[in-house]
Amino acid sequence: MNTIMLKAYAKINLGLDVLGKREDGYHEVRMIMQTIRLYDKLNMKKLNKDEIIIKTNLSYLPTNENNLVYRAIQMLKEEFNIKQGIYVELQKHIPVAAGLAGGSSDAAAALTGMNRLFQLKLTTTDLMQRAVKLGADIPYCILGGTALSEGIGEVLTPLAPMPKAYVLIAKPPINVSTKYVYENLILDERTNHPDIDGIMEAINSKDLCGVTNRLSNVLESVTIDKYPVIQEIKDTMIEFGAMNALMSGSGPTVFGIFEDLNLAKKAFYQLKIQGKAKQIYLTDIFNRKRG
Ligand SMILES: C[C@@](CO)(OP(=O)(O)O)[C@H](O)COP(=O)(O)OP(=O)(O)OC[C@H]1O[C@@H](n2ccc(N)nc2=O)[C@H](O)[C@@H]1O
Ligand SMILES: Nc1ncnc2c1ncn2[C@@H]1O[C@H](COP(=O)(O)OP(=O)(O)O)[C@@H](O)[C@H]1O
Repeated sequence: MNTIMLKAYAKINLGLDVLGKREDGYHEVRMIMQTIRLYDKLNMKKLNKDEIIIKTNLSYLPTNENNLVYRAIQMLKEEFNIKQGIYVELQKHIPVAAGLAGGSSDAAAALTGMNRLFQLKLTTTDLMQRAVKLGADIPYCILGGTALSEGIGEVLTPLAPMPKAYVLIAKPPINVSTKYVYENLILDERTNHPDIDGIMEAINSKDLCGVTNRLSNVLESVTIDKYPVIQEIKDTMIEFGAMNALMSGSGPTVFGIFEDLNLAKKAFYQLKIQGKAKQIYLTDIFNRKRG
């Protein structure tokens, strides 16, 4: 069987609201998700021997069951009693533990890849139902594009495509655990909840300014409080021409939205010189076709 190649795209959260905590410890969210043109690549092929082998360009990434790709493959192997093995070459480009859902997107790609390699005939909905068992953001990563994400992240409503824009990504060299951020979030009458409905209306009317004016993430209160460098990177992006900038997910990556490519390039070089972010990418909104 030939090797199949899959792209696993990163996401940003244009809006991230948390409504409350559930009994199982997870939080009810209301988020606007958006795919960006920054991706990992997975090459997958069948093996005769019953084993899962993962090779990756990042020496510090686990290649055993601690890798979400391994867990995704294992889950479908067990359910469908697949006795053949799988070899995966994982080329990481998305910063790790960044708030960009890199691992989640790799897992989503691995589920899709297994479906194709073994002709499991699972629909997108079937894949999404299985994906949530591995992580709250993985169903969205299967869907992609612009979407409203509710529940713990698994209740998804596709939206009209977000207007085109350049996206500057900057990750400071700090590690933030998603679990820590959710656990330390305080929701009270002072919480500044994002205008998620307003973002949806702006997306529907193709009003880029209406979206960028409303960028907001309640998790910033936890992560920026602990790591003020995130606010400093946001400020630099805005000073150098971003329409607005926000922390993605639980952080620590900051994204800035630009209409003008030259301004985005200037901000990119300024961040390089400043040295507060170590991983910096200039990319754009990516609206893949659904179907
Ligand atoms: C914050 C967000 C925003 O898109 O993204 P990232 O920062 O991870 O990219 C997501 O909600 C992250 O989703 P994901 O990273 O898939 O979460 P999981 O692996 O399922 O859970 C990690 C931990 O986060 C907490 N968690 C996650 C999702 C959720 N709705 N409520 C939670 O409380 C739980 O404590 C859980 O143990
Ligand atoms: N394929 C993978 N790519 C990246 N990280 C992975 C992967 N599989 C498991 N992980 C683990 O998951 C953690 C969070 O990874 P990641 O998905 O990149 O974070 P985030 O959701 O915050 O963007 C990392 O600490 C990493 O060790």
